[in-house]
Amino acid sequence: MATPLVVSEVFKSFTMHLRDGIKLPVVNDVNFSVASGECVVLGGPSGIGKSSILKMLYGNYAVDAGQILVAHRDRIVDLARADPRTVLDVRRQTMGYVSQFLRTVPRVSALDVVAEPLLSRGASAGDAREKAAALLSELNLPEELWGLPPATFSGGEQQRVNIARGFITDHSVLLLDEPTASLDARNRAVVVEMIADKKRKGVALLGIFHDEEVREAVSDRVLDVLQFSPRKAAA
Ligand SMILES: Nc1ncnc2c1ncn2[C@@H]1O[C@H](COP(=O)(O)OP(=O)(O)OP(=O)(O)O)[C@@H](O)[C@H]1O
Repeated sequence: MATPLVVSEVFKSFTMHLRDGIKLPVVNDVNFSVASGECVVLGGPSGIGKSSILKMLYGNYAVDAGQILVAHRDRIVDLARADPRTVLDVRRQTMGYVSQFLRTVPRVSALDVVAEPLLSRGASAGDAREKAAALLSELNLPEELWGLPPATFSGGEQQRVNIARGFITDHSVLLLDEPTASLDARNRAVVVEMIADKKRKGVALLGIFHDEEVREAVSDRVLDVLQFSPRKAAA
């Protein structure tokens, strides 16, 4: 079986158009891979480029150079060069992303927000909603909220909807950007168990976790992003 995620010689800089197009390098020569059933945590100080790496992998940030190889369907796709249609297909079938904040859609209930990724993969409405309900229940979201749009939910409630939405599919690669930041201890423990379950199912996980206890509990390996920083000589 191909390694689910291989990042090779990736470079990224930001061009500051309002400052005479000055180029700010963020990460240089990023190399790592994530195996099936492994959870790799991106570590290093604030501002070193952890979120930028996740955003490049998900196709939200362009890549200056290098390769982001994902085992997708029965082939290897280089996301650094893939066309937008392929990127969307990789997101639908292969690579999930749990961001820190839920992007709410007006008038769509929490249950349907969570069920949507399964529907877009061809599941029936009944099955998708049943699985969504099971996840929201596991994450202790009060049942009276399931039928409401999450826009007015608390930070922790929105984060749990977001986690349920990210975990509902059987994507083989899962990117996690601080999924437990707004959660209490009880729900942090639920998410730790959900991550362990994904690992048992052979999912390759890559995440940012500032909470040390969570990081200890989920990580097989911490990758220090400082090693890819153009500022490391000065750090
Ligand atoms: N869209 C952008 N435009 C310009 N600069 C950016 C952009 N996104 C990130 N940066 C810069 O890139 C650097 C790395 O930011 P990033 O958010 O990846 O760091 P991080 O390691 O995730 O930090 P933290 O732990 O504080 O969340 C920072 O100096 C940041 O200001």
